[in-house]
Parts: sequence; structure tokens; C-alpha cells
Amino acid sequence: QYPEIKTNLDRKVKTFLEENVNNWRDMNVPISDGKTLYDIIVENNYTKAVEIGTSTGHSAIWIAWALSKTGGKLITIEIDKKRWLEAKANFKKAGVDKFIDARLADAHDLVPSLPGKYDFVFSDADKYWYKNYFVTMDPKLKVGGCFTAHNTSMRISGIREFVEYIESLDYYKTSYVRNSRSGISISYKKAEKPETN
Ligand SMILES: C[S@@+](CC[C@H](N)C(=O)[O-])C[C@H]1O[C@@H](n2cnc3c(N)ncnc32)[C@H](O)[C@@H]1O
Repeated sequence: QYPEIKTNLDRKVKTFLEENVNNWRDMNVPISDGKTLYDIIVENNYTKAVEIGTSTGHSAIWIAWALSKTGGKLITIEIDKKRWLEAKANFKKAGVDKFIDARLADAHDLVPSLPGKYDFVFSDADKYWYKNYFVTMDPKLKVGGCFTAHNTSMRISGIREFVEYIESLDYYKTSYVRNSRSGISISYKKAEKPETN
């Protein structure tokens, strides 16, 4: 599941992830989903990433590991102070802290104020706000960029509206990760939003 180990940093991150494989208890993504995010970033050479919903930092470590390859940086947002502090400690231990700007904030307020542009987004916070996060990030996402969201297999209100919305957009190409239990949507931005009359 792990990427090929080529550098000291790779060794440090992998060791941290292996040592903590059974310690993720705060709604964190499984390893396979982390690796999916890693692959998308490295394959597309993305450098400006945003994560909504850090928790204790498992997915952010995978994203930051990928950004260590591309020369990029992640802004990740968490509302819960205890989780945010734990995530920051984990980033240091994993050796990826210099690739992460971890913000303690309500993403409802912070996401609209983020200055653009970005090329990768992972949405994994409050499900009922998913569509709003997408609508807010869309103008800040570069063409060729990618908006991913977790738990899209959950047929609950919020997720349902988000999924229906992204699938209705011709200027995005959306697919779903098959090997993910929770479901991850992957939406590539093909063009800017068309002007409406
Ligand atoms: C599913 S967990 C994220 C897991 C994380 N992505 C991982 O895989 O390690 C969702 C997190 O979003 C946070 N959250 C919920 N609503 C939020 C909001 N409005 N702003 C910022 N964070 C929020 C929760 O406190 C929780 O820690």
C-alpha cells in the first residue's frame, strides 16, 4: 500500500504510519484512502492543497507526503482544538509539519476567506455542508485541479445533494473510487464555470 521508499523523509513518514496503523480513532480515513489521495496529487503534480476536516491528521499526512514530492503545501482546517493539537503533534512526528499549515477554525467561515488558487481539495468535515464547501471552493480551484470528498457512499442528506450537484456539472468530470469502503468522489475541473445568461 505504501509508496516506494526513496528518501529519509519517506522512511520517517512510513515508519510513523506503520507504528500508528491501529491508533486512528477519530473518524480518520483508512490507509487505502490515504494512498488514493497521495496518488492523485503525485500523478497530477498538484502543489496547492486544501483539506476541510483535519481530525488528528491521518489523511493530511498522506496529502503532505505527496506534496513533499511535488514541492507543494497543504492548508488543513479543524474546528476541534484537542484534535487540532493532536494533529499538529502527529505532523511533527511524521516529519511532514513543514508541508502543512494547520488552522484551528470553523471551515464555514475560513473556506470563503481562503485566497485562491488551489489545485487539490479534500472535503471530509461536516457532511451537511458538503455542497456549500464545493460551491465556495469551485471558483478558487484551477482548471485541471481536483475536488475530492470522503464518505460519498453514505446516502444521507447533505452527501446526496452534493453528489447530485457535482454530477450535474458539465465542466467537471466526476468518478468514484471503487476500492474505498466509505467512498471518495474525484471531480476534475475541465473548464471554468460557464457564464449564465
Ligand atoms: C471525518 S473527520 C476528518 C478525518 C481526517 N480527514 C482524517 O482522515 O484523518 C471530520 C473532522 O471535521 C471536523 N469538523 C466538523 N465540522 C467542521 C467545521 N465546520 N470546520 C472545521 N472542521 C470541522 C470534525 O471536528 C472532525 O474532526
